[in-house]
Amino acid sequence: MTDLSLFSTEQIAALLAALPDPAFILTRSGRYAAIFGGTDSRYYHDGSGLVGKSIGDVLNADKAAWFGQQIAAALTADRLHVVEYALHRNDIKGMEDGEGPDETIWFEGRVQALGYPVQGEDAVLWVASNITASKKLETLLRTQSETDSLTSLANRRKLMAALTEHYDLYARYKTPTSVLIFDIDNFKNINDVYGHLAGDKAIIATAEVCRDELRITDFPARLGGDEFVILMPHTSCEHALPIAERLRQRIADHLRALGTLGDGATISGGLSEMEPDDRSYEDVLKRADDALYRAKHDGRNRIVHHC
Ligand SMILES: Nc1nc2c(ncn2[C@@H]2O[C@H](COP(=O)(O)OP(=O)(O)OP(=O)(O)O)[C@@H](O)[C@H]2O)c(=O)[nH]1
Repeated sequence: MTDLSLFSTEQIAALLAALPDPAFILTRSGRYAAIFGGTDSRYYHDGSGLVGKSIGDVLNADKAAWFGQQIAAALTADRLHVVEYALHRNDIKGMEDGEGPDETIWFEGRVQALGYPVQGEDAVLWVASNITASKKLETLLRTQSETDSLTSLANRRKLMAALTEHYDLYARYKTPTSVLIFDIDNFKNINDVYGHLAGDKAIIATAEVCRDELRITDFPARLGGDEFVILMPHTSCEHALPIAERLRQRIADHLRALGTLGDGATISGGLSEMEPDDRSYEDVLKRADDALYRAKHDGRNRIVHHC
């Protein structure tokens, strides 16, 4: 333990004032009893004007209520209470009309109950650290890890997560959910004859048609290579079939219109829907894949369904 008698009161006050992150003393009722530090001007404005105000004077009702809950939680926790939160100018009273930064600022709050009353109330020490940069990086990395770089569609990893989620919804609510798997016919040949770049363009064009043609609730993903999967929530196989057929025609039209693939190219697809006996999404994916195999076997440029 540091021997505080080594420092004068003025030195301790100066030391607290020099803390890079702001440290708020907040009472149970949400009053800013004191503020120390916050000298890192890259991240913080001078907060001294807050002293004596209440959270409800500064923040809009929802956000103020959330802060009140966190103070209460820290006071009962009996240990450090750590929270992450975002502040946007819409959260701050009087800043709604274009004032303040556009971007959301993220903070980590480390909230510790004080063992003594402040101005007659229980109180906490709330240290706020600006974590916006790491939050942005985290979001970017997550997006990259879930996105196919060539088409910007969801990648296999994201698709599997979506299939798991929708299988769970199906298992609970029995909402019809269809899965289409398709690939471009003779794609290897396209690469060999027209070049890898033309092949890439065909994959990108196929993804664009998926984005344009499907409902916002449908979930197109690139499984890998020239293979795509469309997850169609709230859609029975019967209703998914005309959608799949339309997609097949539009993709063929688009690939022909590219003009870089000779006569263009077609797709083959297999369609199925989740069934009561399925044990996981893998069962419906397997049926759709088997149907795709039959579509190839039967001559390509068609959708085969297992409805
Ligand atoms: N241009 C390009 N080609 C790729 C990419 N990923 C995989 N491929 C190629 O896509 C081809 C996939 O061929 P397959 O799906 O096995 O077979 P196919 O020729 O389409 O034949 P069918 O599916 O039976 O009609 C392979 O030659 C891969 O090398 C990519 O990102 N870009």
